[in-house]
Amino acid sequence: MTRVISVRDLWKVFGPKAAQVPASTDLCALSRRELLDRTGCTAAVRDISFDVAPGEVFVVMGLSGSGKSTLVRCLTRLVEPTAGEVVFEGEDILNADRKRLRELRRRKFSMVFQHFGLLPYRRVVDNVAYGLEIRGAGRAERTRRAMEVIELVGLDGYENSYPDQLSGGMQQRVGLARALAVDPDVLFFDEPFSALDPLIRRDMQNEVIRLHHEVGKTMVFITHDLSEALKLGDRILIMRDGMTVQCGTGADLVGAPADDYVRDFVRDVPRARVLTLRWVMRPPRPDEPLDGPELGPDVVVVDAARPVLDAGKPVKIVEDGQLLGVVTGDEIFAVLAGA
Ligand SMILES: Nc1ncnc2c1ncn2[C@@H]1O[C@H](COP(=O)(O)OP(=O)(O)OP(=O)(O)O)[C@@H](O)[C@H]1O
Repeated sequence: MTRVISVRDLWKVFGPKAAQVPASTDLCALSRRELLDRTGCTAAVRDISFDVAPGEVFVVMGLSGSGKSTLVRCLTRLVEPTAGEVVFEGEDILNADRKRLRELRRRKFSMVFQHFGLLPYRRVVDNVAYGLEIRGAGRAERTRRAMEVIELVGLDGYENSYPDQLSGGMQQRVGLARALAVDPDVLFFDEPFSALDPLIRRDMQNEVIRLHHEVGKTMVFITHDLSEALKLGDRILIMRDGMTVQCGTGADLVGAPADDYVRDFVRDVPRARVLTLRWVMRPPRPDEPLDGPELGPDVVVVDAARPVLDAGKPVKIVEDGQLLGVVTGDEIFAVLAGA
């Protein structure tokens, strides 16, 4: 798999003599609570590994305190990792010196935070152009590019407003535009929409999906909200107590939860909207006709319901010319009925 980001055995420990924790098998074996009691250290990120593919939306999900922000901040070294490896486009960024790190942050990474971090005394256009200004772009070039992304996020007409004249959702659009203006390789989002009203939040989620289709950027997105994770994420990493509980697609999490913690998380998910035919197909029976229509294994069950029910015979699930299994109305109904 090609990767934009590769994380290996990453640790972040806060506290005295933090470095001794990942190095000691005894200390590694302790729970977070025991470790805190014995050493005064908090292991916010414990031995995490994953890869992010180009153009992927990779979501990090977990309850408050599970280590999401710390993990994602380690990726850009806003938080200094205690041990492990973070490789960005082939470069181990834990070895980057200050100058290189500054360059990476200016040119390759952008962050969108929950608290928009806008400069109150600057107009929208100047907030959006801020990253370009830091890079040394001339005024005409910055304004041209800022106007381009202001239009992209649907804020045209507001370029001369000040942040406090805008609603929360609009301010977050400015945050998005500012992040996009520098044309980064990766966009990091740290719970960007959790302070917004539910309806505005839904708009903003759709906005991210639309922007992702338009600009195709790699995105790493933190949330504690499963429905947001399922809506946006190509893959989701679920954290608990600093560790990975499971990492996979929404269908993986719903179809085969790794443990009771994940099972509990996904309990109320509308399965038919998340599960794909890969999860519901079965081997054909010897007497079944195999001249029915074909569907791919990654079609979501709700989208497959109509064609499968209309077919009146088993639908073949085919990938790369190979028959993987069949699906009939029975399998579809079982999922729709919440089985
Ligand atoms: N600078 C720090 N010093 C000491 N402990 C810290 C520091 N930053 C975070 N922690 C601890 O690390 C753990 C993980 O925190 P983190 O903020 O990464 O979790 P989170 O999942 O992002 O939570 P939230 O959703 O509430 O932001 C928590 O126990 C937190 O108290």
